[in-house]
Amino acid sequence: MRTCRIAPSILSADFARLGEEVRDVAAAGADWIHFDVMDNHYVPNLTVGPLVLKAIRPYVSLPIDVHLMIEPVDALIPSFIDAGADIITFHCEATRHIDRSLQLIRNAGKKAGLVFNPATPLSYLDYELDRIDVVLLMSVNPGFGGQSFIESTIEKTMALREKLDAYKAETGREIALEIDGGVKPGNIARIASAGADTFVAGSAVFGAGSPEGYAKVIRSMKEAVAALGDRS
Ligand SMILES: O=C(CO)[C@@H](O)[C@H](O)COP(=O)(O)O
Ligand SMILES: [Co+2]
Repeated sequence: MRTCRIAPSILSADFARLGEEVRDVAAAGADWIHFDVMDNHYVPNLTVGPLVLKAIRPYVSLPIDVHLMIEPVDALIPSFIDAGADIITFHCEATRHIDRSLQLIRNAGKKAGLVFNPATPLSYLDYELDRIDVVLLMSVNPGFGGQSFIESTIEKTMALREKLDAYKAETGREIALEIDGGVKPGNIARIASAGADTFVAGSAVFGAGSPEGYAKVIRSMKEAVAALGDRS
């Protein structure tokens, strides 16, 4: 079976009821919770930090995937780990020492990931794959939910899939390939065909407006990917 993880982004949730919202998407079939952290410095928007992560942590047992859109990252990584993060990803441009930041996360026993903006080259991965659990490709410019999917991400996903498959053949280790931005029931099959296995969906899921709607959207996304059959 083709892997298909759906990670609803909290950015489009009702922040006044965030605990219930993450509980509802978990019950609706989500696989990870995607927790977007913005600092009005690395990106032109401001969201939430470790205190809010700690507050929602008891509401779900699913992995919480913390997407740091902050700069720098090292000083805050321990706070997100203490607050209950399972996966922490950060942008290539947001730290002076990528290897050190990855090690900070992995040495705490958590999964670490690097995030690539649409224009950021994949060559940042060249010497770091052994310390990476997730590669997150942005398919929009980071900072806001509800933007349109940038088409060049398809070609980039295919190139990354080749790299990760070659790495797996060599080491046996699987690295998740996550896509973030503009993912909808109508384009998820094309993104999965290019090689992605994990899909962030904020406005598509929470825009459905009710727990029944969340389940319907998540189901339709999973069905669209399952209909592709196994990866050849
Ligand atoms: O990190 C980000 C935006 O910077 C994302 O996680 C978005 O929040 C995804 O939202 P949609 O494009 O699915 O609405
Ligand atoms: Co995100």
